Amino acid sequence: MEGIPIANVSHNDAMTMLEQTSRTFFIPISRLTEGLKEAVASAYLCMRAIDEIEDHESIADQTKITLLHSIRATFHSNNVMQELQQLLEPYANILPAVSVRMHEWLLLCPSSAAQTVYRYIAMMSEQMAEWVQRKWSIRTEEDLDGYTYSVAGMVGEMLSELWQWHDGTIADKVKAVAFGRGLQAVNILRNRTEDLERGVDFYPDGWEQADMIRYIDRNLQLANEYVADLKQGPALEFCALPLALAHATVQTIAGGGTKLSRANVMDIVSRVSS
Ligand SMILES: CC(C)=CCC/C(C)=C/CC/C(C)=C/COP(=O)(O)OP(=O)(O)O
Repeated sequence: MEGIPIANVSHNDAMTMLEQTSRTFFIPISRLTEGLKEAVASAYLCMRAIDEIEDHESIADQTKITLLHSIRATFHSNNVMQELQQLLEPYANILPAVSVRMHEWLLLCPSSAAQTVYRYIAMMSEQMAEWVQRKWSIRTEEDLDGYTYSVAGMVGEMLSELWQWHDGTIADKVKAVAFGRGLQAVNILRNRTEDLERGVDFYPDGWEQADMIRYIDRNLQLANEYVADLKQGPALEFCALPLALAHATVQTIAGGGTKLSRANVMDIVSRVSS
């Protein structure tokens, strides 16, 4: 495995940012083996960076679209980091640090994984721009599948490529997409009230909570199969926690709750880690 190509201070900064931005993925990413950890952390932070643009409360839609298209374009330039830095610097006062510092997170990625990671970040930027353009209009289950693919399903595909890059682990990419879709749909279920308050409705026409739970169950069933098929190793260890948290969140909401309690989360973390 090649060495980590950056100074430790940047590595620490990235892991601190990861801890601040992700409740679910900080622990599984931190526990990955060297090389794979940097590739996944780099991808996670960059995807979070563009997600903050897509979701931003006060940036105009047209600006988001231009920015997301420009981010995609930087990945086809000769100097991605410099172009990204120059593109995002003017937004230093309006975007969160995880977005403004996106070029730094790219530096974390081992060079032999960069092609995969860059390809998916560029693709996600492009597809997020399209969803802003469409004003997140989701009328049918096919639309929902399209949206959950753009923001999470493709992460499953990317991770599957990274498992293979790291140690030859072969994983089912169709099930990986379902895994990502299931996780995103759990977020849609959990954030329903806030989403409606901010005027966004991810439910297809005519869907009730029960329909969304059925959609989640179908996708998480495939996620269970994805995990069951994995050999022992970092990929399997990574997947266990998000999958257990997703199942527990759906159970809680289906039972009338709103989200997992801190005690529930701690219990699941310790059960999955032992
Ligand atoms: C094969 C495989 C592992 C597939 C899964 C792919 C994957 C990790 C998709 C990310 C989905 C997602 C909803 C992230 C944000 O979650 P969050 O808002 O719950 O988490 P946060 O704590 O990071 O904000």
